[in-house]
Amino acid sequence: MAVEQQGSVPAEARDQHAQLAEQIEEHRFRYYVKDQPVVSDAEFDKLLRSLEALEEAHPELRTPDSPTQKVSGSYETEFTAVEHRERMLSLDNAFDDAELAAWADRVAKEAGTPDFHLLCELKVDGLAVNLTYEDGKLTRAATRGDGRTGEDITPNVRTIADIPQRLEGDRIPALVEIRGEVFFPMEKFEELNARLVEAGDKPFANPRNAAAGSLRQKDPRVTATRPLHMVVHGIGAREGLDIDCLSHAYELLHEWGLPTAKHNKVVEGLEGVRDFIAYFGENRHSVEHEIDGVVVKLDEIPLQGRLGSTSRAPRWAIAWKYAPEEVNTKLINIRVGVGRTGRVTPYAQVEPVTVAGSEVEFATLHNQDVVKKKGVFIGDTVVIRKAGDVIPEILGPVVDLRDGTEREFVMPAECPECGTALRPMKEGDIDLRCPNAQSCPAQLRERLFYLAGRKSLDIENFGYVAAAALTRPLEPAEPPILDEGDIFDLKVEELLPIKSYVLDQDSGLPKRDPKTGEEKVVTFFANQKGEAKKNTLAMLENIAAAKERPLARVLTGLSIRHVGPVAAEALAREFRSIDRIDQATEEELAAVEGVGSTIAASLKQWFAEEWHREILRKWREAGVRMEEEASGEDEGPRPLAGLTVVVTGTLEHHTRDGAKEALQSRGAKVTGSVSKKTSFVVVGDNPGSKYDKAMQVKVPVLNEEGFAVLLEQGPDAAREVALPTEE
Ligand SMILES: NC(=O)c1ccc[n+]([C@@H]2O[C@H](COP(=O)([O-])OP(=O)(O)OC[C@H]3O[C@@H](n4cnc5c(N)ncnc54)[C@H](O)[C@@H]3O)[C@@H](O)[C@H]2O)c1
Ligand SMILES: [Zn+2]
Repeated sequence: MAVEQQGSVPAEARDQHAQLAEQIEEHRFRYYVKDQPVVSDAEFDKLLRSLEALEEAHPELRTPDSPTQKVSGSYETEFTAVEHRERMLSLDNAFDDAELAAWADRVAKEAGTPDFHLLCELKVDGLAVNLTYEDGKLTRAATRGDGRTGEDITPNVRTIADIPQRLEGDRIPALVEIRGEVFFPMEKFEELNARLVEAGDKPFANPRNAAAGSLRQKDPRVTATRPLHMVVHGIGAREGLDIDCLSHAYELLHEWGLPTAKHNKVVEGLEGVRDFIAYFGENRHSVEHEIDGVVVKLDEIPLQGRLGSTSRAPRWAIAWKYAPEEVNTKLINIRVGVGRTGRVTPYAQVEPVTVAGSEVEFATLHNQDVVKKKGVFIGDTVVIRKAGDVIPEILGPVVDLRDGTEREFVMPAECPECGTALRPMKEGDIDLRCPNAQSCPAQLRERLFYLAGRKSLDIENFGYVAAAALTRPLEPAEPPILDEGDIFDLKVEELLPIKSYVLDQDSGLPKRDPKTGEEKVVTFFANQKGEAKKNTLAMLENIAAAKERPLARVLTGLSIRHVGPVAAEALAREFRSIDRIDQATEEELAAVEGVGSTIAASLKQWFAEEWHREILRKWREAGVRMEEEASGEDEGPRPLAGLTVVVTGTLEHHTRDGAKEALQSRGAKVTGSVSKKTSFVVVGDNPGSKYDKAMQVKVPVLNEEGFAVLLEQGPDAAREVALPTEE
């Protein structure tokens, strides 16, 4: 180990510095020239920060050609090199509030006046370009390059529809350099990779690389086929243009037809900046392009000049970076899962990584076509994206890291859980399904879990692990539940001997003991003495109580395709019993608001299955509710059948639910919004906008007295006493 001497840097630090610098240069080359980086931005930033830390400790290492002092490398590329008239810089970063505050303090001090503003902009994730306009005509476009010299990409940029060839309007200067970011929209990304893979070309790892790769094409006709966009975020050299503030300059640029940002905001002080950062941290995905942070700039241009720049970045601006949503990891395997409706979907199992604050181990792949379109192979390093609450997804492979051991995914021909041959439900379907709906353990487990869930029978203590244990125990050989018909007949004695895996809900795979690495096996329902656990008894009680749930919930729990809680609610309201739904014709079903032809056909199909009827028979026998609760004269005449009524405002003699119930029991449908199809609107005090709407579309409006007439004497009498509409 080298001993530090006065004034010199230990050899070890020097070596480390050289190594890091070389790595960084290599990554920059892959990123800026090849458009195929092999590490994530976060990893790259970490390397750069290590280098900065090293230079902090040993300032002698901070030579002008260190990567920390440069915008990026200067590389020979196949494009013509062009000089920027004014340098294009990078940005300094603030990774926490203290760094942001320190920057703001320095600005306040060096501005020399309290009279300044901060301009907050979104940090667009794309690549920087410089557009030169002479007398309003676009004469040149270039990449940033090393900040002084960029690549001439004029013909390519001319293919971007957002970018005007000619500026229109007042005050057009003799010369102006416009800086901005070219980006590739996330929602078009999958399509691009699919096309590339189809043509036998390399897919891109993420949209930012796709933007750079699309723009930096030798043949501009290729660029023309890519949906590139641009957002303006700066202004460089200019002649014949006098501007006081950057925000005002943007307004002018906008008038000239340039694509300026929609979300910029000028604020007074740091609090405003913090609000802006917080707001877009929450609403990151409501913006039309990907963002990786917020850029805060001193708005006054003369003050910008006063603060000046380092060799790498302006002192009058700072970039706040949000937590990265993309990371690179290894795609270990592609497995397939079987869902509640038998749909078989591939999903990715990756080496666990933390993205946006949570650990990711699985990512969705939707279907076998998606796997192909993404161009990912098992064994690839892939870019994983986790945006907000959305399920993590794979963006694309890092093709440059392939070593030939990667293999293509082949969709299995058989169900992984029951071995039945998979097939599409109907011709032309991409999705494959396991047709063994009744007894495929995976489908049954998912259906039971759904049945016990919040949206359906809401049975506490009946979770995923219980559903798995009841349908596919390790012991005994025969599970206590063969299909959902059995759920209400469970006996505690049947449950006690059950041994099962602890299945993970995301993957359907057994959880493992972190110490031994072995699959966990538990007696889920019994304690060590072989007696029922408290939770087991509670589960049985809750199952019994679930028999009383309203009809709509019971319907939902049957897992009839397309019949979710909303459709079930509509069906229950209209038909009021399972038998009547069964007996209704497809046309009658389809005519119900909120049902429609797809659901009607699906219902008919469901009732046509013998084993489905058997479920109903068993449930009925067990005492499960098959009808809507009788409300007085339930079976009596339905004088208001066919009417649609909206109730709004506060009624004196009825609660809102009471009014609804009174209408429904007489056969009327109660809805929440007024349209031409509404038969009556009943208004109480403070009726609000629904009343106005009723007036507008000329629907008869009843006050509380009119409502009583409707209930007692029917629609014709009620129309007589309806309030006068305007005109
Ligand atoms: N993965 C890799 O191997 C690799 C290699 C090199 C660089 N990178 C990534 O590239 C970035 C570093 O590049 P950088 O030097 O351009 O720094 P930067 O991205 O942190 O900031 C500077 C750039 O931000 C852009 N920008 C976006 N919106 C802006 C706005 N509203 N105002 C001003 N500028 C805006 C400009 O193009 C500007 O050049 C980092 O995110 C880094 O992780 C990754
Ligand atoms: Zn199956």
